[in-house]
Amino acid sequence: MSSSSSVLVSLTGLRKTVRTPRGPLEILQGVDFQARSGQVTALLGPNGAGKTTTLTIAQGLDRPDVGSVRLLGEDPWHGGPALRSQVGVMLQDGGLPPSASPARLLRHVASLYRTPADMDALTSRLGIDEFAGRDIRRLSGGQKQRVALAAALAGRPRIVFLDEPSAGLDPISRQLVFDLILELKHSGLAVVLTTHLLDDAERLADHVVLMRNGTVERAGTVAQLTDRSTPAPVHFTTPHPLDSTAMTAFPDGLDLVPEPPSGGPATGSAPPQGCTFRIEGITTPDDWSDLASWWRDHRIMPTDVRLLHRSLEDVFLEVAP
Ligand SMILES: Nc1ncnc2c1ncn2[C@@H]1O[C@H](COP(=O)(O)OP(=O)(O)OP(=O)(O)O)[C@@H](O)[C@H]1O
Repeated sequence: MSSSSSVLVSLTGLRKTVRTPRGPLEILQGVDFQARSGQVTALLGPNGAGKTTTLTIAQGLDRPDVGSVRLLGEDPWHGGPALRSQVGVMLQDGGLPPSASPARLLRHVASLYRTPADMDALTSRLGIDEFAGRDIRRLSGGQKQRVALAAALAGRPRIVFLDEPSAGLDPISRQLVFDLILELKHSGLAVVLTTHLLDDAERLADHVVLMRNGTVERAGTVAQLTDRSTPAPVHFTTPHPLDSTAMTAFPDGLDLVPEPPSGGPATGSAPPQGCTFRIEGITTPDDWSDLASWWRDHRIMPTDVRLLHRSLEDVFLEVAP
């Protein structure tokens, strides 16, 4: 965290109840949430957790029944143009007019601001130029996403709210959007995003807020949430089975456990071909040195070595119902 970062969004004790045909439903049950300048804050949680409601209140489009809402130090419900012009919003469905072209729409949005962003640079950066003259209704989902992102940035906001910014993007467009988000953060913006893609949160977020059933279940950095500060088990793969001499000479104090051939490491990626082993008990540099000596002494050349930290997905699945 940059020492100069400051809290630009602060929600405290938010409660919200809505009427449903089955009676009142408390959809926020005491949510605390902060987003700071120069950071990406990711709001995660299963469907219906209350993420959109929280962001809608943070943006001043709705009010909590109870709780305090501060956006750039003001209550956004009463905020005027001076506050709104400092806040960029990209909605989940884009909210774009279907019969306008991206070029016309973005020119119009930029004209609403006294000192708009350099829209030519932004559209070229996001690869919008190639479809800038086409009607928005004819654009693909990923193309609309990029137009919506450009529109959210047109007023050079200090805070930008992005609801699922990488939804529907192909890998190249996703990288363009990620690079831009990181650049925005480095230039001091507070970026607040929701995503269902935990990989996105792992790659982008400085701070993660994990919601469920209208409450914040966990909050912290990705490293904090996944216990990165504690030693993790090690997996390694060899092209050939280990001989019994090597197995019996395995360093004292460490446990070597063969993994079943079909069982890949719990990282979500495909397991490498070969024989895979799990080692428990590596907690010091000396343990690593013993392991490396054992590899050397028995002419074992691993083709894959991994530290098996918990992923954000593991944490999400613990929290999700
Ligand atoms: N006006 C409303 N009337 C009734 N129920 C509502 C209303 N607004 C929200 N809800 C319910 O409140 C819960 C939280 O909704 P919200 O859209 O904030 O969740 P979310 O975490 O953004 O979900 P998703 O990941 O699916 O977008 C959901 O169960 C939703 O159906």
